[in-house]
Amino acid sequence: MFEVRERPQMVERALLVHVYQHRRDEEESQSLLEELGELVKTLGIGVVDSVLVRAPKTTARYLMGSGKADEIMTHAHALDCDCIVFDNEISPAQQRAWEEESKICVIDRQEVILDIFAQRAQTKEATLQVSLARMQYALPRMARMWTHLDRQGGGSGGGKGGAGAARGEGEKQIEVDKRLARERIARVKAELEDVRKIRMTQRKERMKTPVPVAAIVGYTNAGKSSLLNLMTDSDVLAENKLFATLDTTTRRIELPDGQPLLLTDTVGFVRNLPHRLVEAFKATLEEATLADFLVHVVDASSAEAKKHGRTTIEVLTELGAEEKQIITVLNKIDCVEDQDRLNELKSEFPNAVLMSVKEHIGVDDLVARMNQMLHDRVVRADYRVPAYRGDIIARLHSDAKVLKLDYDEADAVITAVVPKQLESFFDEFRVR
Ligand SMILES: Nc1nc2c(ncn2[C@@H]2O[C@H](COP(=O)(O)OP(=O)(O)OP(=O)(O)O)[C@@H](O)[C@H]2O)c(=O)[nH]1
Ligand SMILES: [Mg+2]
Repeated sequence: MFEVRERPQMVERALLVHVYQHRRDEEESQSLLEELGELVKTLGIGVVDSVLVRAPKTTARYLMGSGKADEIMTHAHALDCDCIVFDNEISPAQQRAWEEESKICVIDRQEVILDIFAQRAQTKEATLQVSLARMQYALPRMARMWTHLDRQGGGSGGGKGGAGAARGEGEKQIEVDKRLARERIARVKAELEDVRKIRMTQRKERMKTPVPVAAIVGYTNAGKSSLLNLMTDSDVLAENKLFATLDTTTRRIELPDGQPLLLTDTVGFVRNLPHRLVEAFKATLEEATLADFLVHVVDASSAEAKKHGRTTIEVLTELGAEEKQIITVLNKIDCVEDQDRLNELKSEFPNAVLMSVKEHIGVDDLVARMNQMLHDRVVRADYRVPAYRGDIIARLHSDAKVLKLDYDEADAVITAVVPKQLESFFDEFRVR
């Protein structure tokens, strides 16, 4: 019973609505509405029309005056829409009011994003995080789900509501279901805690090897996974879809001077990301807060590049990663024709590296900047290690970059680039 309705399969034709209060917000509202269209399409739902509504009071029963609401409902029916999607956050009561009056499914941006995340989640942790966020979203809306079922004759109420169930029984049932839901939320939380513990252990293991870490962050679809693929010659899924990545992937690269670096791909950000999702994904996003520095990828070809960049910085601030050193990458410059806009972006993000991951432009610049970031982190040194200390030689191979290795009688004579944190570890074997 306690499942969010299987909406993506159920609805096909959406009418999008964005409500704004002040005229000065009109432009931003338009672009948010367009982005909502992309999000809805990502779910496989067709967008039939989009409507911008200016309303002075968004706390009203319908989020707008009832006359305007009526108009929108008529419009939705005329276009044969089977769902209305609000870009605004709507309260459970508003959602219910709209559904009762329009008799079609009504959802909001948060629910759309939750659904996308639910479709994409792959690892156990991501699946648990999404299901927790969805349950928390659905809990205050359960009464609405019951009335929904009542209207359909109580058909799929898990046998509890039963066909023709009296309203009163339905209400009692809501209480039972809410209790069950709370219990399930607690169970998922506990399970999540276990998975996180395992991840923390893995992370600690990784921290023992003090190879520096750079996290690739940025707005969804900016080209983060593509960048990771290019830099590490791998094939993490990169798609022209919003939220293609939900799990972090870490790969090791080697900078030209031999310095190893771990690159981590992260989940993309979006404007008005449901707060619960930020909460739920904090553990995953923590990768960004633990990194030595960040690579912030911005899709320079997007008309909204500036806002996207700012959103990313806001989310990073919320995560407590605002102090990190950042290399900004203005990506997709192969698609930027307007020089003025590019200049504007350059002044918004001074020192940004201009790149096209697709055309392999700017890779050397980025590598040089990474090198610069890590400049103070490595030393080049010569060692003489007795051959029986195979452990030391192995450690140099795994955690440092061995540039030269010769044998002199029973000793290995090694030149290596070693991370500063490990310098003292090898001190007793150092000759120069
Ligand atoms: N034209 C052009 N397209 C690019 C470039 N870099 C990436 N893309 C395309 O942009 C789309 C998104 O790339 P991804 O690497 O999946 O983006 P992402 O930032 O990982 O996205 P999420 O995982 O959804 O947050 C893909 O279709 C890429 O092929 C580029 O330099 N130029
Ligand atoms: Mg990605």
